[in-house]
Amino acid sequence: MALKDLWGRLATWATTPEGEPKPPAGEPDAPTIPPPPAEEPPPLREPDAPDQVPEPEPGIGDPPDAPAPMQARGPGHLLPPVSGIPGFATPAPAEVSTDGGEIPQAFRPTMPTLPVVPGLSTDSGPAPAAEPVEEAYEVQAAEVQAAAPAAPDAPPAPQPAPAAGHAAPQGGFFSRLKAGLSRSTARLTENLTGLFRKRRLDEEALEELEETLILADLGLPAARRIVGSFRRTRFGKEVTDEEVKAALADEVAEILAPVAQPLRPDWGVKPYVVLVVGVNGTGKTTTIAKLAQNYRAEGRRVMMAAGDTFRAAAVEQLQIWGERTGSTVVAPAKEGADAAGLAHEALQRARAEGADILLIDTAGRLHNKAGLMEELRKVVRVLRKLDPEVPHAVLLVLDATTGQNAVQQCKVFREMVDVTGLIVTKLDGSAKGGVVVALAEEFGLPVHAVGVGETAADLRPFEARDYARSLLGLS
Ligand SMILES: Nc1nc2c(ncn2[C@@H]2O[C@H](COP(=O)(O)OP(=O)(O)OP(=O)(O)O)[C@@H](O)[C@H]2O)c(=O)[nH]1
Repeated sequence: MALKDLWGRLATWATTPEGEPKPPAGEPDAPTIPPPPAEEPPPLREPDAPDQVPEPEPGIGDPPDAPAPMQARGPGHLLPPVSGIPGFATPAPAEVSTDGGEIPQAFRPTMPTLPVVPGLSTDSGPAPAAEPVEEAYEVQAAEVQAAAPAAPDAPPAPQPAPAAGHAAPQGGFFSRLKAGLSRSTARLTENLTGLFRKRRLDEEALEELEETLILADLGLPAARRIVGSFRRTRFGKEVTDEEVKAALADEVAEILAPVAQPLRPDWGVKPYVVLVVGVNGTGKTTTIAKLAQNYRAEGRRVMMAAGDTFRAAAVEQLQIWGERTGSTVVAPAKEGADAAGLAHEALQRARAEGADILLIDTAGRLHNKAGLMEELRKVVRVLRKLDPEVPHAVLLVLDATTGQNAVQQCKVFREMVDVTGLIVTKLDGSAKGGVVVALAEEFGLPVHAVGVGETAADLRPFEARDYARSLLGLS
């Protein structure tokens, strides 16, 4: 196994949330963004020159009548995900409390220098200094270090570009979803199988069913609703585990159906402005990159704003994604720059350059809830000085591996900003996929998409029935 792969796995193992075993072996070694079609319209701007006001490029602002294919960039474009780099590895879940005011953050190891990536400028300078240590951060770091094998500090080996053609993960989305949810499925169905081997559905069985659903992260309200429905329709009947699974899948699909609403930007609005929020490490930046890739593949002109100005690596990460997807990135001039000012500049540029969509990244890590709330509200306030209608969408990115904590995060972020929809990431390998049902039942917010991996193809519109059947291990 290549050193970098070993690294990626160690880092993932080290930061896997409590109760989550190692990810299954056999996952792709270097998942990649799928290969772009042969040609691509020029990027709106070079990503590394955000401060200059560009001359409008020919064709900018033209409606994308026919989808403009992505530019062939050679193997350098088919880069392994940034997450393969230690330091970008999946962080531990961030606990959010609604009462304490503090927003403890996910653990991130000291930022490494970025590896040499063929085909890209890698002049990223020295590794940024470690982020300031807060108490919660220290605790998490200590826990992770105790649990993990020693992680060397050496920068990762240069990553070879994957061979052309090695891009899209194998199998359809449904099979990837099903495979990704296999641990959630196991958690839910193992108990069911024990419970309902030809058994009368009495009060005791219903209680055990409720417990099983709660343990599978569906949350108390959804568990009660489902059990209530079972009581009404099947009480006293003999049922098998297969019947229970099928009936459960229907109940779950019924809860999920109203929230399964794909993100449908209004392309008549230019630019359609999307603010992306969430605790650090949930996958905001990666999700923005995936959205960018998908919209670019549709021929849209995409601009991204690197609003996580406190984390130099996040800005760098977005710049790399900008290169990969052929999208413009508006980056802060210096670390810690005012995020609202950056968002303002990005919206002005997006208008001037005829972008179809502006995706604004935000920091998830600030000293406390009040600080984060102030920053997010300021971003919105400043954007609205330019256009009272923006942002058109506020997406909250939640990490499924955090289970019920994602529900807490949703509560907290809804107090801060007007969240219009959710994206749930890292459903691959999480045993807590049931949390999507809890989110649907408790908030009724649209779930626009789910992420089951690190490639653009791994972010897909959320389908209620597919999800419910995958969760129950049914085809
Ligand atoms: N397995 C898996 N990993 C994902 C998914 N989405 C994101 N990730 C990984 O999660 C890690 C964190 O993602 P980021 O996009 O950096 O998270 P973030 O929320 O932007 O973090 P901050 O910039 O610190 O606020 C990266 O290693 C991503 O590759 C997913 O659906 N599945």
